[in-house]
Amino acid sequence: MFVLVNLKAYPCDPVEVAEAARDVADASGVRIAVAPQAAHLDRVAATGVETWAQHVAPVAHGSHTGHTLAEAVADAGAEGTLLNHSEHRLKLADIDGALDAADRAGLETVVCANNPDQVGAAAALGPDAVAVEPPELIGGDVSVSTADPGIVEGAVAAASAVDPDVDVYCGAGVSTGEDLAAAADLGAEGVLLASGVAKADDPRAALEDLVSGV
Ligand SMILES: O=C(CO)COP(=O)(O)O
Repeated sequence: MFVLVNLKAYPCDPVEVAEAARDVADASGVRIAVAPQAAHLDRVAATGVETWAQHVAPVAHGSHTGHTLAEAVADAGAEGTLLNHSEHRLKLADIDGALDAADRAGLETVVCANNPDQVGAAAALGPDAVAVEPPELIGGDVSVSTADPGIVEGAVAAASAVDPDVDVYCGAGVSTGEDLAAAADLGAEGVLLASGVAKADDPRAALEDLVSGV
């Protein structure tokens, strides 16, 4: 299982979370990555943890003030990027353009989607992975794998019908080892989570619990 910890714009210490994620990944053998604010990418990458961007723009080098350039996040140490997160939706053409930008910069890609229909459309654009995250469950206490197992199974079916090489992750409300195991049982190959780690009093303990069942 792949665990991608999205720090969003939460007021946590990104380096503290990154060091915990690095240590828990090393001790457990579970692949864990951290996606901080773009301005924190280099500090997070310097810890040695696998580092992801939260977004890259569908642009190349040039006159694009205020846009997040894929080559710049790669230079800062990012190995992958989220795209089309529920909190940063993109037009279809911009998802496609951002995937091209990420490919140019050598970044792995996860395109987020609300439901299985969107997962199928996202898979058709050729990302490395898609992630189904029902917006109404994001930031809540109940995991998507418990609250809506059918949406995870539907996402797995939708992606594999379009392109069996595209991995499927799920997210929203994931915070415990049980949630991770339930996601795996439903066919997900990874999870995205945020508040369960970024808002935890002890992010290290939260990550240890998360991987305890793997
Ligand atoms: O949006 C998410 C990850 O990208 C999920 O957020 P929560 O883990 O806070 O529900």
